[in-house]
Amino acid sequence: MTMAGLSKEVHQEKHSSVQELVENGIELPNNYICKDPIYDESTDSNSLPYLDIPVIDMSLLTTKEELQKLHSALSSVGCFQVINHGIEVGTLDKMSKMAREFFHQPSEEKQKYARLEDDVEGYGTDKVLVENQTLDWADRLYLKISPEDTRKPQFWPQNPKDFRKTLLEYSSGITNIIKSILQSAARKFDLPENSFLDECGERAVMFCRFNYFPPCPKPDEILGLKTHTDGSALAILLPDKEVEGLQFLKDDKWYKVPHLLPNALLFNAGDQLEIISNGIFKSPLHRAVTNSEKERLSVVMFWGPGVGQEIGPLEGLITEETPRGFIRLKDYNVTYGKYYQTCQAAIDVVRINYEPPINDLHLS
Ligand SMILES: O=C(O)CCC(=O)C(=O)O
Ligand SMILES: [Fe+2]
Repeated sequence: MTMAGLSKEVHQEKHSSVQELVENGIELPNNYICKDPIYDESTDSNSLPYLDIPVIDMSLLTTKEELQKLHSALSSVGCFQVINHGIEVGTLDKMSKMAREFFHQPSEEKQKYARLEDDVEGYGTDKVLVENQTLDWADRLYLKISPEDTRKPQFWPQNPKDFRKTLLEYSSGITNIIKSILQSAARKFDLPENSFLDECGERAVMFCRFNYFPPCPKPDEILGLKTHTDGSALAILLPDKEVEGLQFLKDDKWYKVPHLLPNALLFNAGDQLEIISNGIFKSPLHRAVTNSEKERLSVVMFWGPGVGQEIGPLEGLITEETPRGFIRLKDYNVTYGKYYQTCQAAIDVVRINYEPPINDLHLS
């Protein structure tokens, strides 16, 4: 990989969505074939075991037992499902339904919200940042939700009709859950309740990503989303109720995510929570596989520190036994975005005593 390839978005293949590739029977460009070494070991992903995902009942978060469950979920597998979260079933269903409706619209309608070359928001496929980048088999709609004054309404679809209202309703429910989870996590450490929230600042950022994975002719070779950790502090997934596809790496083995409990949401820690927790909470590697017959949809909310907000391990979590593991930093998302496309772990770069390999990306 060359440095030159990183400076600008490089030449993009002349198709605007994976869905169009499928519908028009276009021969697959090679960049979709995944060369991710972790993937090759277990191509028959149907035969993988299911992950046992801890269940956190929000109505019990005042109890010691539930706090302990939350703590051990975050410090082992890095993910958990949340029930009794307070978001109405109707809102969850509307979110899934309108996501499907959006992607099923004619191309011209979706193109009204197309991502522009130097933006991350809007509708489109992977941004190509590196020569020979492996592309994900996914079309996306990516929108910033918070801070409110930084939203870009030009990317918010007019259709389906209730899109805006439903997304805002859902986002506000998600924000409440995040607050409660992070306050509970702080309490378990005997830290001031708002320690994690304050570290992320008053202008914490929340994005919503709608992922659409069309049926894929080569599910053994092509991933819906290549292996990655999330760069945010938390990611909250509203899964497809019908079609599985998400997998997590635990103790160096891949596991399939089973269908969640009814109306549960799946939380996972992202890199910035791992950093703030001084490495106690784990940001798990995960990927999405493709399916030859069925389309799949997921909606993910990413929540994390505000732009320009300096973060680092909480002082209360740095001890003699657990010395500081990460430097203080800001705008981790920028570093993360570049490393993501090359399947490299951005979090390693911000570890104390990190020594770059000779061919490292020269990030400014
Ligand atoms: O589609 C999924 O199940 C996972 C999505 C995901 O990991 C992401 O968007 O970062
Ligand atoms: Fe992810």
